[in-house]
Amino acid sequence: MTRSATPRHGLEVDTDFAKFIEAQVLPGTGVTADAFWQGYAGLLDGFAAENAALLERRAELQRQIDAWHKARGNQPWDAAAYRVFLTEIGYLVAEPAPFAVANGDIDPEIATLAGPQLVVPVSNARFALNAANARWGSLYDAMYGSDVMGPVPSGGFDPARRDAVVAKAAAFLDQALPLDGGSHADVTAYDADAQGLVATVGGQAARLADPAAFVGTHRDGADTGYVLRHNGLHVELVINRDHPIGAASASGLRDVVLEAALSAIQDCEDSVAAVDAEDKIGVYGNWLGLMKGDLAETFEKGGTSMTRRLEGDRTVTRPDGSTVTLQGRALLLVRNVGHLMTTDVIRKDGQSTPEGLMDAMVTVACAIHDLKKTEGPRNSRAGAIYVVKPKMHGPEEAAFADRVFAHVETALGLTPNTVKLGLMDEERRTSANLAACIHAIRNRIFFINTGFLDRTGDEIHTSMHAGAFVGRDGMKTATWLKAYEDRNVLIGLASGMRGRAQIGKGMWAKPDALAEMLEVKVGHPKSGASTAWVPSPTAATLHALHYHQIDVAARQDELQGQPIPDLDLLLTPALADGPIPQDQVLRELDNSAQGILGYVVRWVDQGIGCSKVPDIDDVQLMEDRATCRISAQYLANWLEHGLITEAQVEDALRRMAAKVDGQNAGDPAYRPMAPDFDGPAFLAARDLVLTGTQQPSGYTEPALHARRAEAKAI
Ligand SMILES: CC(=O)SCCNC(=O)CCNC(=O)[C@H](O)C(C)(C)COP(=O)(O)OP(=O)(O)OC[C@H]1O[C@@H](n2cnc3c(N)ncnc32)[C@H](O)[C@@H]1OP(=O)(O)O
Ligand SMILES: O=CC(=O)O
Ligand SMILES: [Mg+2]
Repeated sequence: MTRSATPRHGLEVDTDFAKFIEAQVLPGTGVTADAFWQGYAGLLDGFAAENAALLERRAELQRQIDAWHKARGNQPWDAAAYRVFLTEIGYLVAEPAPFAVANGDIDPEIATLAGPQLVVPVSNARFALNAANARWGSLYDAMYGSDVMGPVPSGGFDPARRDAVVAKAAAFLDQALPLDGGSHADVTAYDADAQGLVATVGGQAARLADPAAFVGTHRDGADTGYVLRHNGLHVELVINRDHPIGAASASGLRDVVLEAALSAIQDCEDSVAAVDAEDKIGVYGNWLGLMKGDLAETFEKGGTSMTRRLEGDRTVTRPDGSTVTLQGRALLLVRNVGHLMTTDVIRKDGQSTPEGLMDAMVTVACAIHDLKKTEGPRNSRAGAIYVVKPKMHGPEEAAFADRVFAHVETALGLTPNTVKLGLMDEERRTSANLAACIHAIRNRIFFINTGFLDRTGDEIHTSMHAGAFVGRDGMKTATWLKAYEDRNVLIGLASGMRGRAQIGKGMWAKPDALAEMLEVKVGHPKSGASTAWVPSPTAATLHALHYHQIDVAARQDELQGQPIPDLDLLLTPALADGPIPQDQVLRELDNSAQGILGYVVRWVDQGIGCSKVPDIDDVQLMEDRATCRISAQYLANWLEHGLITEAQVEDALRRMAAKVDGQNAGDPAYRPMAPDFDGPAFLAARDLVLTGTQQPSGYTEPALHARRAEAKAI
């Protein structure tokens, strides 16, 4: 469908989009429509050509790397020669002289506190609101409703499970906030006096071993909450003897509520499918509602209609009668798209224009509503706008982003460096030049982070012609991966990020396997990370426990100054050192094919950008564009090196398409891929694998966008 366009300052703007900007985004920001479009036109004049040149630079470097590997054939790996080569072509740049980031005013959730970071597709208002409200989470609900206490119950209420939850929560309290006598499990009453918390244990008064951990009392209806603090995070003991859980507890404790998602990334990138003006208005509209504070969503749950809105702040009364306000919402960050894609929403001279520039201008304009608030809860009390910038390749692209946002600030009348940037360390050229990347945005950087799925996709694509990569398990223990993780933390600390910015870790991609998460994700704070990504509010509540176990600031002090692992380790591709057994190859082929199809079919046919897709062992995995990139790049690499054939790929895709159809049989909106295998979803999956070596950096966006546009036109 051809959409109508409206002229604005030499631009052709989708008419609905122009209306959205002028009627919804700008009123209240102090920015006139004229200033906005003029600023936008200036942004394109100043940066669109450079954006294209940076993409061509990526392609040129990749061509040189491909040629180098092809010329060397099967010679043994030569780290020294490779490093010289990468330096000669400009892939590796000189390290900056020692420096410290100087990022201005940053909210404590980013600068000094350590805790979970929730990510959510902002296109889904119900989830987006839930993420914002996930600052506080019920520990009882998170444990009772997840697999942490064993298989998730399907029947009615289970008192034995409740008792187990209560006991586990008490054990947590004994660890993080112990009493000076007895256990929280034996408390028969909680109260507060001028000295703080008083617990009655065995008829005796007990106090917190650290009396300063008591913050105050929070009253909410029939609930009385005693708010405590440990490692910077709040914990509320909620007392209500009339509540069924409180009534069954000797102390009346009906819940332990944890401060959980300190921050939440509202994602316009890999977890959404947004390919045209209609989609982008949806994405920006929700972000706008979050920044204005008035986003609401009405939906059916459990047979009843409910309306979800943003939570308010919490007022806590201290023992001396004064009050303190605690944030009711996660600090919201917005992830823009990267530099790759262009969009038809705004055209110039008949050509599409960089989507990243549009995201920059629009998401920042929306956030001005938050900066201008004079009453009610505010997102950033530091007066900052937090933009997460993904998929940047090396310091020149980071420097480009810095200048783009400087232009946006000028165009929108903002003070320089109001916009803070989160640098995702998820492309190899960024990892290899990390200090220089941080240096390029040192005046506005608010995080670096690792653990990213995209990083593995880029690892495979960059060294596509070096040889066949090891299988998935081998990749988890690869030399480059450990070097990537360790170097990131140490380079971040060496750049003065402690106390000023986050050093983060990646996503827990098994949303239903939270018992396992509880076991292993403590490794993130242990490694010195002040935050790590979680896929849901429940996961955020459970991951918060880890920040009570580990004092991240102390851990960072221990790590500061430790030697940074050598760059050669990071640059060593994880190539198979011999033939991979055929049964493993075929199993991984099926697994990847199933993951790609299960994700892509919902993306292309239904516009769902993040899905839970069962793997071949029926473990539900979070799939987004980054996991899809890995699977496609794996198959492309094995195809390239003859481990699998095109016929085997086609066969696997067809068999797995039928399986995925079966898995989605209960969804009335679902369009089966079998038996014709000629719909846009199936074709997108095939494109991703068969053209995987030619896709820019192995990205999935070009194929997905093209096929989604086709599907929308059906
Ligand atoms: C590589 C990367 O780029 S990682 C970053 C991108 N990935 C993400 O952002 C993951 C975000 N997570 C999600 O989208 C979802 O959790 C999925 C797709 C993984 C699973 O979704 P579902 O199967 O619908 O989840 P499930 O049925 O277990 O839970 C749904 C409930 O949890 C809530 N929920 C689930 N995930 C989130 C989330 N990320 N934020 C807020 N709420 C969430 C929903 O609001 C819903 O609760 P409600 O009924 O009260 O509204
Ligand atoms: O963006 C996140 C990733 O894992 O990639
Ligand atoms: Mg990514």
